[in-house]
Order: sequence, then C-alpha cells, then structure tokens
Amino acid sequence: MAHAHRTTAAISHVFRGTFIHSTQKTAVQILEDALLGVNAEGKIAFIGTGVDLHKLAQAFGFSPSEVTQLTQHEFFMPGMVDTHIHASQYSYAGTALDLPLLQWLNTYTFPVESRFKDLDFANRVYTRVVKRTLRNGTTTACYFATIHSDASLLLGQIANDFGQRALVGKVCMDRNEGVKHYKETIQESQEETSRFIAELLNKKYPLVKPIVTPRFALSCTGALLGQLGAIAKNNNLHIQSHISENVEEVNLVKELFPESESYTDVYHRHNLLTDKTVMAHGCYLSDKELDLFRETGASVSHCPNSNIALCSGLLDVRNVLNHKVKLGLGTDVAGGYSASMLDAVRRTLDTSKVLTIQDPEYNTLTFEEVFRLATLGGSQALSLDDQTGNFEVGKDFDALRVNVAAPGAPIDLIQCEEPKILLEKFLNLGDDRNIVEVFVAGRMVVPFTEPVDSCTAESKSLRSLHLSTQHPT
Ligand SMILES: Nc1nc2[nH]cnc2c(=O)[nH]1
Ligand SMILES: [Zn+2]
Repeated sequence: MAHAHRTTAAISHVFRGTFIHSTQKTAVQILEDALLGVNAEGKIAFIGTGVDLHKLAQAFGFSPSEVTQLTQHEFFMPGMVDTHIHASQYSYAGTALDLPLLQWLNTYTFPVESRFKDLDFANRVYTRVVKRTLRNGTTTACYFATIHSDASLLLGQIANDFGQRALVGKVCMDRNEGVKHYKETIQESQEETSRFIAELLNKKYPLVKPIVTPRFALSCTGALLGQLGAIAKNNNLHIQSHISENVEEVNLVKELFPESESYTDVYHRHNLLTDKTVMAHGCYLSDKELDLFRETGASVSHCPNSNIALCSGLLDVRNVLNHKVKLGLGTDVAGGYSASMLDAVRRTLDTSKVLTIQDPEYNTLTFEEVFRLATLGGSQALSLDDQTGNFEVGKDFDALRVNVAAPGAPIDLIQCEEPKILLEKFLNLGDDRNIVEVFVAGRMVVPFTEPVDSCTAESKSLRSLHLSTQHPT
C-alpha cells in the first residue's frame, strides 16, 4: 500500500522510476519503479509503486498520461545539504591554500571579506556561489556571509530568487588582532545582528532564514558571545560557528578563556549550544566535549576538504557518530577548495580511509553511510529534517534527477547496472553534468530559467556590447 498524505493541495508533478534515499534505519534505501507525487505546495503527497498507478491516479486526481517516466540510467536522490559554506570566500576558492588557519584568515580571508561593504561586489560573488552550489546539487546551504548586514541580506535575497533553501548568517566579530579594520564594536555587532534578523524575517522568504553567527571564540569577546546566545534564545534561531579546527586555535582559546573547561564549554556557558546549533570542524573535540554536544543536541559539520587543505586535522567521524552526535557534511569554501558536495562526500571517504591506514582496526565509513551524511544527516544537523533530507511523505520535494549516463558527463557505463552501483558511480565519478534537474520544495531550480551568467547587469551589458559589435545595425 502506498504512503500518502491527506491534503487538499492538488498534485502538480508525478514521477515514476528509481528513487534512492536514506532513512534512520537504512543508509541506502532503493525504491524501484516507484511513483512519487508532489503537490502544489511542493510537498511529497504520496509514494507508491508503478503497479498502483491507476489507484493512485484516482485517489489523488491526476492523469496517468501526466506522469514523468525516468529512463534506465536515471534516479532521483534527495538534494544535498551543505552544512557549512562561506559564500563570501567563493571568489578565491581554489587558491590561497598554502597557510594554516590563523595565518590564512589574516592573509587571505579578512582582506577579501572586508570588500563586502561594496554591494556590487557582494552581488557578483553571491550570485555565482548560489548558482554554482545549486547546479552541483546543494538544495540546502548553511551560509556564512560577512560582518556587513546589507550584503548578508542580499545573499538571502539571491538564495530566495534562485530557489535555494538556506540559512544565512551575518558574521559577528568584535576581536581581530590580525586585520584591525575588519571587526565591529560589540554594540555594532549586537545591533546589526538584530537588524539583520528582523529584516530577513520580515521578507518572509519561505526557504531562507537567519542564523546567529559568532565567527569563532577567538574573534569574539565573552560579552558578545553571551549577547548572541541571548538573541538566539529570544528568537528561537539557529546558531553556527567554528570549533576545535586547528591545534594553535585550540591552544589560544584556552589562553583567552581560562575559566572555561574546554572549547565546547566556552560556547556552552554563553548559551550557544542548542539543538539548532551547528559547529564546523571539531577535529580536536574530546569524548567529554562530544557528550556535551549530545546532551545539548548541537551538531558537527564535517569539512574534510578544508581540514586537509589547511592542514588542520582529520576528524574521526566514526567516533562522533558513536557518541550519537548529529553530523552533516560541509564544503567550507574557501578553506575547502570545492563548492561541490560530491567533493565533500569523496573527501569524507578519503579521510576515513586515511584513519584506516593509520589503524587497520578502524571502522571505515561506507559510501552508503556517507550518502546519508550528505543528505538526511545534513538535514538533521541543521534541524531541518522535518522539511527535507529524504523522500518521506509530507516533507518538501528537494531532489536531484541524476542521469549516470548523461551525454558529455564523465561516467562510462559499459553495461546495465543495478541502482546501487549507479549511485556509487555517481558519488565517486559524477559531476554537475549528471545532475540533469534540481528541485527545491517542488520547484525546478536547475536548469536555470535564464541562461547561466546572464543575470547580472554586468554580463547583460557585456552581452549587448558583444552583439552590437557582431551585428552592427
Ligand atoms: N575554515 C575556517 N575556519 C574559520 N575559523 C574562523 N573563521 C574561519 C573561516 O573563515 N574558515
Ligand atoms: Zn568555516
């Protein structure tokens, strides 16, 4: 019998074919010849099997001729959740990877982030990062912006315009010894955070919400951390930051907050660990700190590309999962050089294998588990699993239509393969050319309705210039 959701909303799409997703019990569940209906609100209205087509068509009031049939090498999977990405660092992704964290921040990151006072620059970078991540299958992104509220609001607008689900954080920092002009006073930080939250909520974007964002303990005074904890609590908001990424950072936090028992305790004392908190990295968290994550419901964003690129460390994901701490994957652009969650999947597996090389007894993550971390796990880490993360009736339809044999894509299929092999090939070898369509809350957001790169005023004027030189009138 089909799973169905009693609702008055009409059915707007029905798809038939292979669906692959995760559940709490099963890392990879494969539904072959499934029928999935999406209603006008973008929610999954039913999931059944092909043999029930006529019954479902009657029950839900759609015509069997309107059903979209997937081809043999295609499947649907849930959209991926990037639990940690710095939209403001996208312009230099793929460069500047020759320094450890604290020098990297001072040398590359803070000077670039300070440019986001300029809204034209912000518009150019933010448009590109939203489009690039969507095209690569990130249907939900948890973004760091910069200290600038107006540019951060613009990031929210761009995510909304392109139809990406997003949490957007205006960065807070009232301490910066390295680049003295890139910081706020505690009062600015608190007032601008309140304004950012109020203005973003006031837009009523259905899929874009604010997230309280102290950069990390080293760039905030205890007083600011406490105010941000209070703001999050009073408005029941999400919280994000960084924790225990790099050894030098961990040591400096000990010096700066001598009253705290641990790095985790610094955040905990300031009411920043909640079941809507996501902390990036966590490479050096102790078992006791992981217990505190578990008790408070806070989650970890694992950013393996960044951890390797900045020589920060190797997170023992198995140990985090054994502590029953929620964990998702993040690209951490631009500490991580790739904006693609497929890269995060691969680096997660690589890191787990490196830990296995170091200790052959290590319980290596499987590709099935990592698939779950990239989808359902990410949605849980962001406490958005009531809305997204898998194909459960009543959740929003956030999905990737994957064609493993898409023309021009990097995978050669020599023979017919079963769905699990198709998934494994896609995760290890695929790229955006295999992601033929992306849906967020039932809306097709990729392919873009406008041609790629045509939406900024800059490229529009470039294009008309180009046309006028080619076709003089
Ligand atoms: N990777 C990374 N770690 C941080 N810690 C504080 N700020 C940052 C940042 O921008 N990137
Ligand atoms: Zn980060």
